[in-house]
Amino acid sequence: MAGGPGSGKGTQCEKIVEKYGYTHLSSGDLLRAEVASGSERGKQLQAIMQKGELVPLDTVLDMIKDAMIAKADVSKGYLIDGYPREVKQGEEFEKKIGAPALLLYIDAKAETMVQRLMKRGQTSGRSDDNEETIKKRLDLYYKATEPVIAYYETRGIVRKINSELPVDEVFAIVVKAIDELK
Ligand SMILES: Nc1nc2c(ncn2[C@@H]2O[C@H](COP(=O)(O)OP(=O)(O)OP(=O)(O)O)[C@@H](O)[C@H]2O)c(=O)[nH]1
Ligand SMILES: Nc1ccn([C@H]2C[C@H](O)[C@@H](COP(=O)(O)OP(=O)(O)O)O2)c(=O)n1
Ligand SMILES: [Mg+2]
Repeated sequence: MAGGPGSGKGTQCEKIVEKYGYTHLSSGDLLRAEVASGSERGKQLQAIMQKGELVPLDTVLDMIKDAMIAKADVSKGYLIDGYPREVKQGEEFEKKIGAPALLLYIDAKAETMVQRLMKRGQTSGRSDDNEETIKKRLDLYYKATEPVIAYYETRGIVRKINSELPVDEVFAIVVKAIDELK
């Protein structure tokens, strides 16, 4: 699943897991867990994320891979949230893990995303939910992540979902896209 910061990826993933029982892996959450552990690597990651930049590709991919392996015997399928963030991340994923079946592209206007993140920032405790970092995350999203969508569009696996709508209406469209796969 791809989409800009604050587009509603986490919100939709939670609902997908509830309905379909897939294993949800959020690359952002995995990185935040490493930061919370207080490890040396976590400290380096924290500095990068605070600046709104992308952490090195191998770091994220290794974390996703380890998390996938840990769940391999019980998983009904994987839902990966917030990855790939740049075309190179997608290419490496395919080399080391495999090709995705579907890319859900959660799309909202920049203005909407900023508004949601500023609101979330009042309670999230996320150090990157502040005006300055949000702006950088958005810029990077348009520069690095939007090309990822074009890359997968050529394979016909992209489903673009308008997330300006209320959560349940967005979810109804998500369900349709997933059920078409079956
Ligand atoms: N109105 C409306 N609000 C939403 C919707 N989806 C999410 N939100 C709100 O927008 C904020 C961001 O949603 P998240 O699901 O955390 O977004 P995300 O894409 O995971 O964001 P990052 O983790 O920053 O990439 C939350 O406070 C949600 O309550 C939606 O479909 N409609
Ligand atoms: N594949 C990834 C995922 C997240 N990151 C970093 C950079 C992101 O701003 C932070 C937080 O990721 P998360 O997906 O939770 O949030 P944003 O979409 O950036 O709002 O982690 C990364 O470098 N590479
Ligand atoms: Mg999220």
